[in-house]
Amino acid sequence: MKKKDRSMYSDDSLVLHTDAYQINMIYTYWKKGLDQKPVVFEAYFRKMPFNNGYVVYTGLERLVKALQGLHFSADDLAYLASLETYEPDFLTYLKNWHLTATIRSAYEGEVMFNHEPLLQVDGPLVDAQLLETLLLNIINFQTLISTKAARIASVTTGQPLLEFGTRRAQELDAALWGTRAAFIGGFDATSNVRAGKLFNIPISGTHAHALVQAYQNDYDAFLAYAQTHHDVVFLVDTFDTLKSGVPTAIRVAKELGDQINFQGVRIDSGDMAYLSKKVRAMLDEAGFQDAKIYASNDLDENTILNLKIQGAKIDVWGIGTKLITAFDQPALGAVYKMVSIDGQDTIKLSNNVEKISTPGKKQIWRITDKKDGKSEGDYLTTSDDDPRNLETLHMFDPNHPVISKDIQDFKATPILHDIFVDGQLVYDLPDIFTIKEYANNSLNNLWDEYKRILNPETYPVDLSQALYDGKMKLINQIRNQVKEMSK
Ligand SMILES: Nc1ncnc2c1ncn2[C@@H]1O[C@H](COP(=O)(O)OP(=O)(O)OP(=O)(O)O)[C@@H](O)[C@H]1O
Ligand SMILES: O=P(O)(O)OC[C@H]1O[C@H](OP(=O)(O)OP(=O)(O)O)[C@H](O)[C@@H]1O
Ligand SMILES: O=C(O)c1cccnc1
Repeated sequence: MKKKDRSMYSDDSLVLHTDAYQINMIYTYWKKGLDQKPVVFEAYFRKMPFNNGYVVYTGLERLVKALQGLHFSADDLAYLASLETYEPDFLTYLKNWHLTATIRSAYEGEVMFNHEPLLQVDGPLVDAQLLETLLLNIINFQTLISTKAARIASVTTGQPLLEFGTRRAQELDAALWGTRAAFIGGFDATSNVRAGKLFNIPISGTHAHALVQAYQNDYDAFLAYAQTHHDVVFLVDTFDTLKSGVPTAIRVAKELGDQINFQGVRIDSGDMAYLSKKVRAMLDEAGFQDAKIYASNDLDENTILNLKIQGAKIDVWGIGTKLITAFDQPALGAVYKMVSIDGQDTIKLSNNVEKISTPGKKQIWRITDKKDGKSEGDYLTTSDDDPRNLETLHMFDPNHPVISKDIQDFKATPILHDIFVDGQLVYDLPDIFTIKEYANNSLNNLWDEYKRILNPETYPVDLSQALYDGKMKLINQIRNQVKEMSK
């Protein structure tokens, strides 16, 4: 590859935010006349992140914004030309390319499960191939963070959750979009001011140790902060939490009285169960029963749960590193597979049963009990099937078909919705509060057994008989073909 001056190219498009092999495959398709073949690809993941019982799906807004007007810019084409790999006519073809595919997706905030499509690209092979890397990059990360946030929110049960992760995030995009994902997943506010500006997420925060160090003592620092701010939370662990920080916070709160709104103190080190109990007693005794205790320092759902078991008196949780980096599971392994070509279902076989794809363009139906609205499971059908007309729905585990149940009085709600039709956006992006509420409702419809953070029950994701039979038929057909060929 020829080296060019990198200042020649501006970062003016996302279309090359892809793996080189996608462009190379598209080149082959174009040369061999396959590029317009109608295909369907679906994105799904196989293994639940964090051994959780569900994911909170996010990433759609960013994807929509990336796809609107996606095109090869003059600089994209100049760069590709500099590689001297592709003939000029191919670059002209790319220049004229624009999205014509239909894209269906679950809504942002939807609770989703493994082995079901989160998103479906239905259109020419060139479009489907070009989008794989970009869409997986977006939804894998954002869905992971919103799911981690939902796990954390499930143990704080309504106590305020503040997102503090920007400094530890994997760079700028992860901080910004991760914060948005965390907000949808259950956080209440963020310390990231840009996320506040761009997404309308409430911003919130306290102060750092630097303020105390700038004054070299708690008293001068707290006083200065209180004189310049109305709603104050003092960070009390710079020198000594119980001997200096908290007594000084109380002193300043008393001295300034109604001139400030003393909201509480933040503890950022040490034994937080022990310290928070002591701090609570000191604040109460001083007459500040309403003052809140904020805690931060490498917290996650496990430490929080443990602190609660120890009777820690913490009211507000500030969480950074372990949320924004999805510390215990740094990637969601969503994949993107072709399920149909030229109207024919297609499959990817594997010795690993988990890795065998389910062929055919699908719809997911969330089956809920008409009486209590709770989810009974997800039912995958071919895209032209509609279980809403059925009196009784026979649901069976595709890995163990003898495990089955017949359901009546059910409601079936389609989960995949048209976002782009023939390349045109047909979906109005909701505001972030609507998405957050959607996520909350979606989680509320799920039985608690699927939501516990340790060893949750496996939520049923079942195939319709037609989808199951089609899969089995294709597996046998291909195995026979391979047998014949190897004779
Ligand atoms: N009572 C507790 N039970 C369980 N974990 C706790 C408890 N108190 C604090 N932790 C957690 O233990 C980890 C380490 O805390 P540690 O006391 O070592 O922090 P620290 O070294 O005082 O803080 P720093 O390194 O930021 O100055 C943190 O993840 C913290 O959230
Ligand atoms: O612990 P996290 O969940 O990532 O939350 C964010 C952390 O960021 C700040 O620490 P800072 O960067 O000042 O370092 P520190 O560990 O010395 O407090 C804050 O005091 C928290 O401890
Ligand atoms: O506002 C805070 O207290 C804060 C913000 C970022 C990181 N740690 C703490």
